[in-house]
Amino acid sequence: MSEENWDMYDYILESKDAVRSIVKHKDQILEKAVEYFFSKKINRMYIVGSGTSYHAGLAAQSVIEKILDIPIVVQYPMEFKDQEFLPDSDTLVVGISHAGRSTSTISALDKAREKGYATIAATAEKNKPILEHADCSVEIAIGPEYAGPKTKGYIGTVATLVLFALEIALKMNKITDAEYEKYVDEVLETTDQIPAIAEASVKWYEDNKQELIKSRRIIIVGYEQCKSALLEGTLKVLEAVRYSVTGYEMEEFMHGVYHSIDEDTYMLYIGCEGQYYDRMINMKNYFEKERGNKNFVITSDEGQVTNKNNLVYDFKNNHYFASLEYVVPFQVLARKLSLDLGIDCNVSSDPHFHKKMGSYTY
Ligand SMILES: O=P(O)(O)OC[C@H]1O[C@](O)(CO)[C@@H](O)[C@@H]1O
Repeated sequence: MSEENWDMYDYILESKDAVRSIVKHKDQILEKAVEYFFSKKINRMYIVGSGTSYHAGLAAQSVIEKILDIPIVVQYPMEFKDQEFLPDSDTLVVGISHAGRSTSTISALDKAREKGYATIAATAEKNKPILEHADCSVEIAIGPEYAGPKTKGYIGTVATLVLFALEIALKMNKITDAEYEKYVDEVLETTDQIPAIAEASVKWYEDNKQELIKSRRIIIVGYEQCKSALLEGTLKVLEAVRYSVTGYEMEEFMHGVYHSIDEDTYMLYIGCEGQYYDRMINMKNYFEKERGNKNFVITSDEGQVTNKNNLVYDFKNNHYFASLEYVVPFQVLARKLSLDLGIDCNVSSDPHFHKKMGSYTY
């Protein structure tokens, strides 16, 4: 796909091969960063990034914490930079910026250096300003992604972070070869599904298009391992359709947001397998009955298949990697709905915004 004829939907499909390629070339991609890690004493890790980059950090957080057995804090860059207390040493800060220009992430890395922390910049671009602000770098090796709303970049970043942790843990004997392989297989088993999920999502979208096109207010709820998918899905749909789309962790949603649900609200529920699924369905039933709004559940529960509003797919529901599959229907929705609304979400609403605001460093 050249710079002229790319499409965001194709990038969604390419995520599968991008992850496979990252796995294949992991030694080369991670060599410098792993070597750098072992040249330092690291007892905790911060992952900082804005937007999609932040969400990728969140998606990888629990599994990295489990693999490395050290605290992993995922923060917005400005939160990291401006916090009152930062521990003294033995800390690694990984700053993620796909475009390699976000002033927020660059500022956080500068603060990390000031504190004497180890710093790694992760970016999908070459020769970008962020590389000057960290001691080491790692490439998010996904190939070209010209679209503003990143999809392949999100998936590829999570895979890169997980592999980085796995390499380190293996070298430290925190995991066995078999455990290493098992984690890699689980990532691949999940991301190999992406093209099929995208196809099922297109069908779901087409079946519900006449309804969805009327939406002007969408709320997405999710929980547990899909918190990252819910935040990333919200950002994706919001930046593509350019009207009110918000996302909440389900329990937080129940503390106030529910007051605002009226018949014009479109609720999308991420019903991944887990301890809160029944509670979510219970809430959906409540809204259907009490508020008469539109409700759409994304789940692997066959019991939901009779309602055409729902997207029922045989999701893998991996405890650590479910975010990587449940985000896909939202990526597809973002592209398809914005097209039908006459918005080209590949074109920024203001190509000079970051320059005007100073939110990119040039
Ligand atoms: O990962 P980057 O390039 O730092 O960008 C951060 C975020 O900023 C945006 O470009 C929005 O301006 C998002 O699309 C992206 O997720």
